[in-house]
Amino acid sequence: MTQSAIIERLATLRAGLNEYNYQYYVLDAPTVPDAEYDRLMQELKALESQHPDLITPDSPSQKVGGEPVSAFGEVAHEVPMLSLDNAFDDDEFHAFVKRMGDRLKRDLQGGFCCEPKLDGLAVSLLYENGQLVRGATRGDGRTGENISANVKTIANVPLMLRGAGYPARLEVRGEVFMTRSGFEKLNQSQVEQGKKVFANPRNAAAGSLRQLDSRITASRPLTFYAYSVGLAEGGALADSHYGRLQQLKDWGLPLCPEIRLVEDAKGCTAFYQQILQKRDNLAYEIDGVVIKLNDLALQQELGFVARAPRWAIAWKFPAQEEMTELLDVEFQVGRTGAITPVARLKPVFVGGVTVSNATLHNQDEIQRLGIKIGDTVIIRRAGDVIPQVVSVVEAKRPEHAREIHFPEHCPICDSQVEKLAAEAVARCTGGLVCAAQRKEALKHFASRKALDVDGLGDKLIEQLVDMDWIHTPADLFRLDLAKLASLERMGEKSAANLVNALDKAKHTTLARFLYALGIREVGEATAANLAQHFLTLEALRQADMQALQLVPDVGEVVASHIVNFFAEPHNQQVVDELLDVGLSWPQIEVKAAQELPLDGQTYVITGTLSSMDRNDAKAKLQQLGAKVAGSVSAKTHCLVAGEKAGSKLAKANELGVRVMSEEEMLALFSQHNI
Ligand SMILES: NC(=O)c1ccc[n+]([C@@H]2O[C@H](COP(=O)([O-])OP(=O)(O)OC[C@H]3O[C@@H](n4cnc5c(N)ncnc54)[C@H](O)[C@@H]3O)[C@@H](O)[C@H]2O)c1
Ligand SMILES: [Zn+2]
Repeated sequence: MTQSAIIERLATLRAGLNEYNYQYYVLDAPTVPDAEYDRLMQELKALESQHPDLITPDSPSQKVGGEPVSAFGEVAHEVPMLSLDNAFDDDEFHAFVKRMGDRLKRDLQGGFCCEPKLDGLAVSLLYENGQLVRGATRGDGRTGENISANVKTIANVPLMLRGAGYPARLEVRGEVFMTRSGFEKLNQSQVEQGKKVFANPRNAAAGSLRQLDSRITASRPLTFYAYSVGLAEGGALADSHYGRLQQLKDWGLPLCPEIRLVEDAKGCTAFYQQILQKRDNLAYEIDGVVIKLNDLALQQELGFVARAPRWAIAWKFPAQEEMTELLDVEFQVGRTGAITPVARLKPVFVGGVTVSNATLHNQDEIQRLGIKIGDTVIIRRAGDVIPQVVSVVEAKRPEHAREIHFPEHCPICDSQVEKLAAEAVARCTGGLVCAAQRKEALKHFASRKALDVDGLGDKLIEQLVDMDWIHTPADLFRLDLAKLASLERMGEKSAANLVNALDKAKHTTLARFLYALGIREVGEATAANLAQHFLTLEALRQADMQALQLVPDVGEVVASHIVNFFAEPHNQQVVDELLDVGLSWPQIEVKAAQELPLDGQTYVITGTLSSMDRNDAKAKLQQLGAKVAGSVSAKTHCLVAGEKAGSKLAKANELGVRVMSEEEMLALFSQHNI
């Protein structure tokens, strides 16, 4: 590179990093993944180390954080709050250990304190005589923002220290972060309120803590873990980092429970591996581990470089977020017809694997992301979770970026795609004919509450579909005995049994038939109601939204599923074919006039009724279908006993006949509005 090319590259890197710092530290809304930032920073540092004469004091490589926002009020840090140097692999970690040994020219005694690198933001808490008097952000390391009112709302930040022996002035440093579950809940409620969602828990924590209205901070799920002492006056502290952390704990400050003291570099490596294993199961996000030389005298001897101590290092984990290009979007049809947009990506190494696909979930998600084909996108892959598209780097949108069009027809079977306003998912309506849904649709079709085909189990259905013998349910009834018998693990006898079972299953009921079709949200009970209401398949097929909603339990959503189903030509064809192959059912008899509640029961009335005379009571009981008799016998169902009831009551008791008071009888009448 020529000198002028180097100067130009340095300027570009610095301008880029400064912009990213501003987005990250001031706006709490980064637009590129940390991995991209780290790459640019490494490139800057490498160039600067080759050309030390070109280092400027305002280079991002020499600075900590971003400018504090003045609206909060300033806090001058008496002891600067610095950053940490990074190691990205084993070699870099061992180089760090060696550097310390070389500089000290002796053994590193006292061990290492190993801590998870919490992904939140650094906070300083000042305690005077045990009382929390001030909270501040790191800011640019020298000047932070005064966020006292906000830190006081964090549930696990003690307002008073416990116990005794703490220094009169004690500045505790630590990380404020948001748990994954807290983050998800917050984002969900942001979506519900139509507010912007946060890209990750780190931004959510920073955005929540740096609120001018502390009531908002109070409503956010923030947690604090202490990780060091900044300043201590008027009281002695332990002479090791780990020892001091234990003191903080005794005084009521929360520590990350994973912190360990280890003897040597090997112990650090083991810790790194162990935490990496645990990473996805921790309640909060971490982006590495921090290794600190434990002995404070050695720490002091080592001191600091421009922006970080020499005695600590952030040993970063492989990135879980990366940047790549969206090449195309394909639409996959699931087993239940749900249509999922899948991002085809320029392959990128993230979360330990090369990723070339990511889910886009649904149409709403595409809209929320504002994503276009050709965009540069941030991909996240954590643990075994399917890679997700987190956001779009809008600044990198090319001119040729294309809108994503959600298909109106199923890419597999060309049936209409249905999307209900109340649901995020779009679905193919071709249930019975859609190859993507065929196996599930057929399993449902043959199941016990549907056509109940004996011997046609899930395994066999899968086999038949895989052989490409069955395209629609009607094909089941066209299966030929010889062909079936030739199937693996089948044999003549079972083949014959299956053909018989299929034959038998042709004689069904309209309700079972409707249920078997697998229309969305038409369960057994709805199918029965539809059959009872429309009596014939023809009538149901003709029914419009309004007519359908007259059926008990059928609302607008179910009605539209039914209308869409029968409007689909593929489905019409399947239904016709099923009738052609001989599916039939007995005509439904119109149910006799409604049964009366006391049909077939014999009542007897005795004693004096206070609210009506006996004849009226008798008429009302008859109105409900009861027979009213004059004497109690074993056949009596119930005796209504008024005041001064005598022998009839005794007889009823003797025979174990149910006795009803006048009040109970009145309740029965009012229950039936008579
Ligand atoms: N995406 C972006 O645009 C963008 C912009 C700026 C910075 N960043 C990210 O931030 C990093 C630089 O930020 P930084 O200067 O805060 O450095 P850092 O995050 O690499 O390390 C220092 C910070 O680590 C935190 N930390 C967590 N656990 C700790 C522990 N146990 N002990 C001590 N500190 C602990 C503290 O907040 C401390 O300030 C970059 O490497 C990058 O990943 C990203
Ligand atoms: Zn389909």
